[in-house]
Amino acid sequence: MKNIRNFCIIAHIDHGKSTLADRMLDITATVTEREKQDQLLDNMDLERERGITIKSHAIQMNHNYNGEAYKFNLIDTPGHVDFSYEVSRSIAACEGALLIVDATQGIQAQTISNLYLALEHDLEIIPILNKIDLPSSNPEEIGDQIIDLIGCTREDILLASAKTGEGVAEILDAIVERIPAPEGDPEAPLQALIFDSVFNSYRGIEAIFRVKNGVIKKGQRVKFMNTGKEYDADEIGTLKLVKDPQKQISAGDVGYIISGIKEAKEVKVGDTITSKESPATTAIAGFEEVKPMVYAGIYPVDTDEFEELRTSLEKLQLNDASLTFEAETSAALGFGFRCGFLGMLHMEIIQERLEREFNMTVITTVPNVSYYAYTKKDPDERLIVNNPSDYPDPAILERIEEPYIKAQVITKSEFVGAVMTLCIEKRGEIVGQTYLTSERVELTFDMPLAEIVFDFYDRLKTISKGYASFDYHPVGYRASNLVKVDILLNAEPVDALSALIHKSKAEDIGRKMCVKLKELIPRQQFLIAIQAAIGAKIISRETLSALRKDVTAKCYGGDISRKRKLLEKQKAGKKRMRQLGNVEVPQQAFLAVLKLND
Ligand SMILES: Nc1nc2c(ncn2[C@@H]2O[C@H](COP(=O)(O)OP(=O)(O)OP(=O)(O)O)[C@@H](O)[C@H]2O)c(=O)[nH]1
Repeated sequence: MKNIRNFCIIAHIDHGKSTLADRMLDITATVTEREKQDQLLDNMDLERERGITIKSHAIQMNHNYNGEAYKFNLIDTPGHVDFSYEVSRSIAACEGALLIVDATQGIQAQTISNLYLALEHDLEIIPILNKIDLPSSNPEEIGDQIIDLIGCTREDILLASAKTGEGVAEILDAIVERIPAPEGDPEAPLQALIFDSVFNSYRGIEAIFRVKNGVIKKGQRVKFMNTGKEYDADEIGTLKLVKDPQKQISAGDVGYIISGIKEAKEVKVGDTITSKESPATTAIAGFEEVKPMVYAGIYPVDTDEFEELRTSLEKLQLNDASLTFEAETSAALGFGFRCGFLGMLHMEIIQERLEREFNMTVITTVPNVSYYAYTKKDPDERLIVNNPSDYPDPAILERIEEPYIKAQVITKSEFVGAVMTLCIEKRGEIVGQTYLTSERVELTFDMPLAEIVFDFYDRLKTISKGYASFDYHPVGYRASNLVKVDILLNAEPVDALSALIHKSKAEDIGRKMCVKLKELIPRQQFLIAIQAAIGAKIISRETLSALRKDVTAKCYGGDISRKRKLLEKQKAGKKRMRQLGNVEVPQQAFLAVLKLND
């Protein structure tokens, strides 16, 4: 065990994490020149697998230090806030972290949030200034930022270029010297922490784990402590460039297990594997069920494809346990599913995968967060509202609570005013302001999560001219004053366009929604009234005038093929439209509320 080192790389996006990992694999000869060649030329699948192995899970490499052989397990962490629970589990599987900071950019929001996670788990931090080959790099000043942030000395900071390979050998040596060897008792009952899982369509789910105590053996009967399920360890092994099957994996090491598990739901990140024979008494660390943060309806454009959509979602769930869905009906859109996502990025990924991998054309409704409602009838009973249409009648509503986050923005001092104005407009409350240097400021806010869902990123980017980084984590629920804003088309309420909005903004947003919808809904052969209402009260109205549109009108004469082409084109244009009552509504309209300020 004394020659094992388990570590992760933490960095803000684009600071060079993947490039450094690749360079380390080259230098430790984990990937030989030939393998690289082979992969590129003959085996695209393997290449893809390599990409996945290295980028999102764990990979083992060997390194010689002073004549001794060391085994390194590089554990990758997903970078995005949507997946922060998974990041914290991956971090829990390590003893050390390489903190990479781009020497041209300096410390950014995710540098800090991931660093805090690493420090919470008592990891040894090795600070690295990357991209020193670039003429614009400024190791002196950025070095000062790091010293201030983690309280290290200048000598502790390694300088490197992941691109040229300069300084990477020193990083490998520092891993041996500074990161402690894992501790654990190989004789104790088995406890292995699952920190990731991969879906393999032939072999089922592969769970990736770190053994804390004991030994896991091939063929052994194992038990997953939180789900309570038992399996046979059909295959275990370490993760090199390809999977490397082993007879056993001992305390301190990282590996994978394949045991015929079919669904991602059964393998939960954070669960503990133990042996059936002599089980451990306790699981490792606290286990947390990951909860969706954002909900949206997903409907097939073609109503006949409902079952197909269900099958596609089921398949997606096989390898993404954090996706949840249940059937729902909308008066406007028919049969579809209310899906739960970890965040907006996760939602975009799922939508994209449905379209690309399953060839589904879907309509996504306005995303919303999950609210808690309490009614007068039983003020102690908590109702979970994942869809504005489940919002209880205000007459019986006692109170409603919404999820809050702690948001962290790092920006240049010249943009502090603008960022504060934006956050306050988003119902944020400033709780901290720290100057990292004379020019860079870290601002922290308490803010409703719902406000992040509604065009926050884009506005932050615009007002800071791109010089702001942002991160957040949930801090629980708080009481709020929300109302339901409904949209009516030709006096028919469209449930899929309803949104829960803070009372102070409801009228303004209702008005803007009507204007936006007027822009987005194509004119049709009759007049369309677009109205916003709160309860029975109409707060705004726009009118879309009638138009007679005959696409073939231009084609006088008998050119039937041209006519057909135009009609085909019109049909394709219709694809993502929905007939609501007698009005045709395009997909963008369902997300209009997200783009009110464009
Ligand atoms: N000049 C220079 N460019 C680098 C260096 N390291 C990384 N880059 C470049 O910086 C960009 C981002 O690098 P990545 O390794 O993809 O960064 P990452 O942190 O893994 O980014 P994500 O995977 O998007 O989180 C790429 O275009 C790299 O080629 C370096 O040392 N010098």
